[in-house]
Amino acid sequence: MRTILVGSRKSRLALIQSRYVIGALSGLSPDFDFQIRHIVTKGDRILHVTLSKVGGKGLFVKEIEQALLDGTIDFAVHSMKDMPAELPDGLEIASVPVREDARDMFFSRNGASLEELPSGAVVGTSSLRRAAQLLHFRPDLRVQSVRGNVDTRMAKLKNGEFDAIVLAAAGMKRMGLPELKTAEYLPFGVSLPAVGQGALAIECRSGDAELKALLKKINDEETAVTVRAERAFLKKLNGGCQVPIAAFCECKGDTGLALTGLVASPDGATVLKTRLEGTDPDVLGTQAAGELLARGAGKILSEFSN
Ligand SMILES: NCc1[nH]cc(CCC(=O)O)c1CC(=O)O
Repeated sequence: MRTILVGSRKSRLALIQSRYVIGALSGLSPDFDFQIRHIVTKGDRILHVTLSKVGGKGLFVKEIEQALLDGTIDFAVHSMKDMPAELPDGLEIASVPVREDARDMFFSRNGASLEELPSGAVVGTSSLRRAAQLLHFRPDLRVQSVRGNVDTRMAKLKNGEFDAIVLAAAGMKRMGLPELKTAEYLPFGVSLPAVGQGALAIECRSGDAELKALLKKINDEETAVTVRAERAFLKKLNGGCQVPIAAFCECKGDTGLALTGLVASPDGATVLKTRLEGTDPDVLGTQAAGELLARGAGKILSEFSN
């Protein structure tokens, strides 16, 4: 019997995601049991600063990756969209479970849809990607940054600090929040999600063959290949989670992939968008990014290089 140590942030969503993976693995082999080890990341510690201003990629993963390299934990479950495009030597994403809903969701205090929201209404989001797309669709709205976990943000919506907020549907669904019932799912044409949104990344040491064989059993090939294309797009644009970059890839037929990618200026005035089809995820993501770079995406993104 081997005890597998699972590193997890302490937030409600992180623990739900870690427990979900442990639950999926538990029935698969009698040779392993699992224990969660809590890890505090930089992103958890600096809650008062707008994320895009904190700087540095992988705010929610660095300390966890160090624990993996040190051997104090064996694997960790991340939100895929928090993962930087490149991993440290010696670590890999060994498994990508089936994707949850990738869409963004719009929650307003009085039930108004994004289209119905009155001019000048204040929408809370700390994501440059969401801010840019919201302002592109509704230039008459005001966007203000909001930090804190999902519960904190909901409280700020209810007490009137904001007229509306935007959150990932995946997080809301995993947490089973009642507010889901009245919220509006934003279509990809209005809010294209972050790279990897709704997917999980299970990261472990490349050398741990025994554990990798177990983790592979809950890998979902369709999620893995589509997220791979999105991450190739991100890598070519040299971006992390905190940049106005969005992408979503879907499978078409048996071997086909279709990727929509976007780079926007934070004020929403400029939105560069492309849709390409292909078969190789790395080539497709790189090609889509190359097209946007040729159309001027580099200039927009150079303001966020960190
Ligand atoms: N940036 C924080 C973060 N990382 C993952 C999720 C939600 C779950 C997911 O997208 O997989 C969230 C919250 C949000 O964007 O609303």
